Amino acid sequence: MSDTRIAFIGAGNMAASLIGGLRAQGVPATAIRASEPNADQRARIAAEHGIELFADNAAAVAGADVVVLAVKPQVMKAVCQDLAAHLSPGQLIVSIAAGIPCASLERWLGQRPLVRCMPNTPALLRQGVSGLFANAQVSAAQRQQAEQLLGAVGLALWLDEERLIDAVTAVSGSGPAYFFLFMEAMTAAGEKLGLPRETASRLTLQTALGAARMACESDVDAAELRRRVTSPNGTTEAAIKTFQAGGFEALVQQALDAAASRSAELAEQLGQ
Ligand SMILES: NC(=O)C1=CN([C@@H]2O[C@H](COP(=O)(O)OP(=O)(O)OC[C@H]3O[C@@H](n4cnc5c(N)ncnc54)[C@H](OP(=O)(O)O)[C@@H]3O)[C@@H](O)[C@H]2O)C=CC1
Ligand SMILES: O=C(O)[C@@H]1CCC=N1
Repeated sequence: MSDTRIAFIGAGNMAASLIGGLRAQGVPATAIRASEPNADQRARIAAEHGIELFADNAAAVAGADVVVLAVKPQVMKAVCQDLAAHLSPGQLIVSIAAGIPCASLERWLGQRPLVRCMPNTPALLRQGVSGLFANAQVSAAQRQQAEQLLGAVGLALWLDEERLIDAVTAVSGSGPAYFFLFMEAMTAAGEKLGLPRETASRLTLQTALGAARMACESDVDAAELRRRVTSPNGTTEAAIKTFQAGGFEALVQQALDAAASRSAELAEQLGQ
């Protein structure tokens, strides 16, 4: 990975997480560059990660092996159409945009090796997870390059069907926000029960970390771990019954359906 030259187009939240994760994994600053229209953001990313930033997308991609498209879906068409003439045939294009299908990217950029993927922000701590889909132009070596790029910042899982990216977006792309929302709600509830805010927050965050680690590291599944906390007629049972009476599982399904539908809708709205 350290000799692969990577150019990010757009240096916002998700690109910063990926760049931070790559740097933490030992990828040299000289192997990463990025373009970004906002001068303050350019200065911030340069100071944080030591990489070179450009105001001009064409300057950023010159000489790169992998070009990561990390702009909002709403500007992707214009960015691609401007960039197409500045790309070389051997470059691997990796798009992280929600909703934008390979067919649209191919229309805007021309036929090229293209990986569409959906990472998530814990990439910053090298604890991310991504779903990846490759078009037919991607060589075995480029597949490996993409896997190394996303694998450097977490788990990288290949998908056989592009349509599954909508589901990945709903589960893990947006997923960190669901857990943050739950943490916010638990902290607020703890405070209402009389705990100082700082104590409620620390109890919540350490519990989230401990539970996530147990779920990842244990040889039994989450349902069994939950049963082990839930004493018959005890306090956990009282809470879980309250969640379920409020339709918790159905609500989670509805929320993820909404995220997946929004991903498909973005393709309809912005993919032409
Ligand atoms: N945030 C997340 O958790 C995840 C995001 N994604 C995807 O990543 C992409 C980026 O999202 P996110 O990082 O959240 O968004 P941000 O808005 O934080 O980042 C996008 C960056 O692109 C810059 N930009 C705007 N126009 C251009 C241009 N013409 N050329 C180059 N850069 C430009 C923006 O600058 P300015 O602010 O000045 O407009 C901004 O800094 C999206 O497509 C999103 O779907 C995927 C997975 C997770
Ligand atoms: O909310 C979004 O649209 C992006 C994609 C996944 C996470 N953030």
